[in-house]
Amino acid sequence: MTQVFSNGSNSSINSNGLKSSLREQVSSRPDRNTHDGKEAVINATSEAAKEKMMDAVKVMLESVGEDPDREGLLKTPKRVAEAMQFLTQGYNQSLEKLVNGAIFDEGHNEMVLVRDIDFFSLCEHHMLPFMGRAHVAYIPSQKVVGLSKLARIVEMYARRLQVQERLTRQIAEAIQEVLEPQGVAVVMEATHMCMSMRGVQKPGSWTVTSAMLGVFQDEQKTREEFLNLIRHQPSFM
Ligand SMILES: Nc1nc2c(ncn2[C@@H]2O[C@H](COP(=O)(O)OP(=O)(O)OP(=O)(O)O)[C@@H](O)[C@H]2O)c(=O)[nH]1
Ligand SMILES: [Zn+2]
Repeated sequence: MTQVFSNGSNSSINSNGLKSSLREQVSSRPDRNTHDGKEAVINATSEAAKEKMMDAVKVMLESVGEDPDREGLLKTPKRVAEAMQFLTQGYNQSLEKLVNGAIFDEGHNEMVLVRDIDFFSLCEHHMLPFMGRAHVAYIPSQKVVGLSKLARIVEMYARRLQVQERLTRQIAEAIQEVLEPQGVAVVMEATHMCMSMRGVQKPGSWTVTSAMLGVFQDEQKTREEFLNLIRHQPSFM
């Protein structure tokens, strides 16, 4: 198994620091199951939460020595708040709605792989982007899921504050939950802006994480087949 970082326990993404008054104002997310048995952050989708975020952006602008009232920055708090709401919209999606019943009894029992799914996420340590590609495979037990739904599952978990290891595992566990297949394999390759733009400043580095469930974990041959398939160059490219 290719794993640059070891996953260990799936750490919680709780402790969001939202004050209780704000908690009461914001809508609670429909998908409370984070697949690690812990309750996720309440997402701020309400107008009140947006206002609160705008105030915080104004404070940040002042703190970097800017004038939030200068013309070019007047709409910045609103833009940033809306961008953050977009980038964290995954908290407000549910697996059930996303799959939308697109599960088909095909009697197919061979590997299905969707490769090169682009994703953008935010690391929970610095709230800076990390982005790359996901490769998602499963071996059905008769049932298959609409192919786009695999990419939508990647998207739902990527649009949250994440660490790459947890993101990888959540995608695998979601597919397991939806399809109960013989196995699931997810590999994610990503570059982290917090390691490129700042901190250790290593722009060329990238991180590979994997999560293997069922037959992908138990059978080396199956795992190798998957790893070979994600490496080979398609003939149409
Ligand atoms: N395992 C893991 N670590 C991550 C991920 N994204 C960011 N990090 C790391 O989180 C760590 C946070 O380390 P700290 O020492 O608390 O924070 P810091 O002082 O900003 O660390 P530096 O980035 O080394 O400057 C850093 O090593 C980051 O590289 C991720 O997806 N997975
Ligand atoms: Zn980071």
